[in-house]
Amino acid sequence: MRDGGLVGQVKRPDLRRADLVWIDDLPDAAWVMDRMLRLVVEANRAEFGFDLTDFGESAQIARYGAERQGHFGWHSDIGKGQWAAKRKLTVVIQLSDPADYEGGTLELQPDSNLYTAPRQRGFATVFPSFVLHRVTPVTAGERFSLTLWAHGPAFR
Ligand SMILES: O=C(O)CCC(=O)C(=O)O
Ligand SMILES: [Fe+2]
Repeated sequence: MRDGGLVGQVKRPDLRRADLVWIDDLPDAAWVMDRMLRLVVEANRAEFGFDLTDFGESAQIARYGAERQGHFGWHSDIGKGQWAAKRKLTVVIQLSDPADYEGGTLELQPDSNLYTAPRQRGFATVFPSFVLHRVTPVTAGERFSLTLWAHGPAFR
């Protein structure tokens, strides 16, 4: 796994501490992409109605470990990079059994309320990529997540 940087930004280890691997580098993971794509399309149809045109960005597996209080501070997924500028929806799948870690809570702030993503393994949280979100520090064990972005023409 590589140390996590940020798309289109200078690396800021204080903002994000996680190890990353891209799913395209893993053998036999095509079915995972397949299922995620179907999920995003369905969620978009039901909830968002965004203009989605492609899924060219490789999905990312992150590991947040207690040994260095793995976390990701408040951020939006939209940035200046070639891909980050076109992100429309973010999908985060919980890969870990909730019993395997403490902390590591995915929180979202789409309005004045704070939303906490359910922790159960396999749960998918889908949100507009501009929504502020964070992962609180993991204080025990380790948490794995899988993140995919759907792209389209930039918001305007
Ligand atoms: O690991 C998570 O729950 C969130 C990951 C994330 O926000 C990102 O990769 O942009
Ligand atoms: Fe994010």
